[in-house]
Amino acid sequence: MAFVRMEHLSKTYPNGTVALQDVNLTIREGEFLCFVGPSGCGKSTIFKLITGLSQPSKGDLDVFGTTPKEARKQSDIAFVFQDHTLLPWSTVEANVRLPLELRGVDKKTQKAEAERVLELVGLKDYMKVLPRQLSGGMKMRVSIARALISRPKLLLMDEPFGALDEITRQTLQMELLNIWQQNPEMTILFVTHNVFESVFLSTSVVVMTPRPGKIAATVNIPVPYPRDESFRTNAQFGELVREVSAALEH
Ligand SMILES: Nc1ncnc2c1ncn2[C@@H]1O[C@H](COP(=O)(O)OP(=O)(O)OP(=O)(O)O)[C@@H](O)[C@H]1O
Repeated sequence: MAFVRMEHLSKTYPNGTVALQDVNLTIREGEFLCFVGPSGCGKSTIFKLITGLSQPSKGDLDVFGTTPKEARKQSDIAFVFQDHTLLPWSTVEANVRLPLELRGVDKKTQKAEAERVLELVGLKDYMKVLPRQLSGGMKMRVSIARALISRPKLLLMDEPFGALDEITRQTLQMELLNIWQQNPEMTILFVTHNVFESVFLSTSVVVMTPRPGKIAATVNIPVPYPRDESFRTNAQFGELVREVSAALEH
């Protein structure tokens, strides 16, 4: 069954900007899809449509076989943005527990789940610390933990590592793949401007055209997981990066 299905999906904003035009895409459960494309090609608009925050102008969109609004009510969708959006006055633990607290989950479960996800991102020893005491990479790990606490079926990541230095970025890519391996049923949609990142992470790269955004190509990355650092330097990686880059140029 399609997990997310887009058919002839178009979005024109009220000011006349055509952000997406005739997008057709079927996403299956357990995929890790990366979207790459030039600035303004509609990548964030796709996320807004999937979460029901914006309505399509034309075409069909189903999420988990229902409407985006219904799917969001099931709280099976979580987000991670480039800006980690942590509450500065709350501890790491309180930030991570927030989605469960808002849902009225009991305190004992909140704590146990916070420990589980902070362990996953390697920050169990930082539960009582405030965000300002953390590095950029650590803040991003907290943000990922907060998204994972709801055990989402679908994780939407909008340029999550865009503001990090290259070494931290590569470390977090590896960590994200490890987390996904432990939750293989989770589907991840990941927006990035970085072709190398898209090839390293994904099962397929969706290449978008400049505005109005359309799908220029979908490049399958037929490399089994677990992937390790040696993948970044092998010949197949280079070929796949060239293929994605060539699709971006058209
Ligand atoms: N609410 C809005 N009203 C009018 N135009 C909008 C609105 N939101 C986005 N746009 C325009 O629609 C186009 C697509 O925007 P979107 O944010 O989806 O692109 P993007 O690919 O995510 O960009 P970036 O890579 O810079 O984050 C852009 O030209 C943008 O200016």
